[in-house]
Amino acid sequence: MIEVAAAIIYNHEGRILIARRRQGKSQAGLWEFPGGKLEDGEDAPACLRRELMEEMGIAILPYAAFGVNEHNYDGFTIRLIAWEAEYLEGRITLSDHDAFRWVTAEELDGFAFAPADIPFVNRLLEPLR
Ligand SMILES: Nc1nc2c([nH]c(=O)n2[C@H]2C[C@H](O)[C@@H](COP(=O)(O)OP(=O)(O)OP(=O)(O)O)O2)c(=O)[nH]1
Repeated sequence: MIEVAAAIIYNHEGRILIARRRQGKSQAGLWEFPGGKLEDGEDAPACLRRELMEEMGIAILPYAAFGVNEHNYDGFTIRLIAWEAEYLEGRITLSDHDAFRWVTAEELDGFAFAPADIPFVNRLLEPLR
């Protein structure tokens, strides 16, 4: 089982950061909540602070566990651990992604997400339905 942390990051306007996985990565072309694989001894918040600095050059503050979803991809299973986080500072520069957007919760509906993220997207959309 691969443990992956994903951050639902809110900016000061309440918009959420989503990013599209670039060609050459697994799930290429699909949108996700940025994050990555947990390293030894790391918890999800520590992993997310590290990954967001490495992958995008921004500082975030994870503040609340959002949920866990286990998803079986072809040949392997990931345990995706989502946390809500606050955007603190930094200008986004992409390395693992080829696009990013700050979207309202309503707008999440219009993006093709990695399958493991879909339960989280649905939970974010639920209060709006
Ligand atoms: N970071 C992140 N990864 C996700 C999400 N949803 C989802 O299915 N994944 C998958 C894609 C990858 O298989 C794995 C995370 O890998 P990663 O982002 O650390 O990328 P990596 O370079 O280490 O791995 P890879 O692309 O070579 O597989 O979890 C998500 O919301 N955020």
